[in-house]
Amino acid sequence: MQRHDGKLRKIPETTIRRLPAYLRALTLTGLDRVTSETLGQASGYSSEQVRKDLAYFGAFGTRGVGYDVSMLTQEIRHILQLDQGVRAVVVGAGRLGTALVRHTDEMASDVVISAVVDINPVVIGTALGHLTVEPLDHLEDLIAERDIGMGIITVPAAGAQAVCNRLVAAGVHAILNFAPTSLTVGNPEVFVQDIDLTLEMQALAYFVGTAARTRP
Ligand SMILES: NC(=O)c1ccc[n+]([C@@H]2O[C@H](COP(=O)([O-])OP(=O)(O)OC[C@H]3O[C@@H](n4cnc5c(N)ncnc54)[C@H](O)[C@@H]3O)[C@@H](O)[C@H]2O)c1
Repeated sequence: MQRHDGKLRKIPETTIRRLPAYLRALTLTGLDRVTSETLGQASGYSSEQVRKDLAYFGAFGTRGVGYDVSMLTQEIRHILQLDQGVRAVVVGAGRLGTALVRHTDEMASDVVISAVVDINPVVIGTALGHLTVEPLDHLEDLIAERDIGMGIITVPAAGAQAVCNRLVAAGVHAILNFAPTSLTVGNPEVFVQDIDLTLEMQALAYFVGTAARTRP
């Protein structure tokens, strides 16, 4: 984890990445209390893993009784800083950018898309969900005015690095990059997550092949 606010620095990134799965599982249980076994089953991790991860943040559970769902939900939301209202800007209002804005609107997501920008004059000024697509030129002002901490890159690969540079210079701390290119970020306080569906599918192809090879 590349965050620099003391509390999170020592927590392994893998643990942070499992917390949203625990949060979703807690929401779905409909119970007042859950054991680490139940939470593990609902989130796809072992009960040992659940206990180990949650131990980083203090003792939320009671032996033999489990975790108070409401309290644990609150704590995880606090750890992930979701209770502080995380705002994001989508750069690139094409097919993917549009789908993301609409999806987060419908889901009433914890991360709120607060601005969407594009370079295409045909797209600029059109309504997208609760927003109006704004020109890329406004990026820095929008980030400052709307206190935006996250950038979501949905532009073609050729333009992604330049967009990334502008997001970093404007002060975002987290970037979700959908462009199929590896970005360089000079600032160690900025965390970048690449999401490349093609790479994921290529890796999965191995298992399809393996299953076919081992089939009797
Ligand atoms: N569509 C998908 O299902 C999908 C899935 C995974 C990844 N991706 C990746 O996401 C990115 C976007 O894909 P898409 O299908 O939405 O493309 P798209 O062509 O539909 O949309 C791209 C948008 O970005 C805008 N744009 C281009 N350069 C820009 C810049 N410098 N600043 C601001 N806006 C800019 C364009 O005007 C356009 O509106 C691509 O890198 C693509 O490879 C797309």
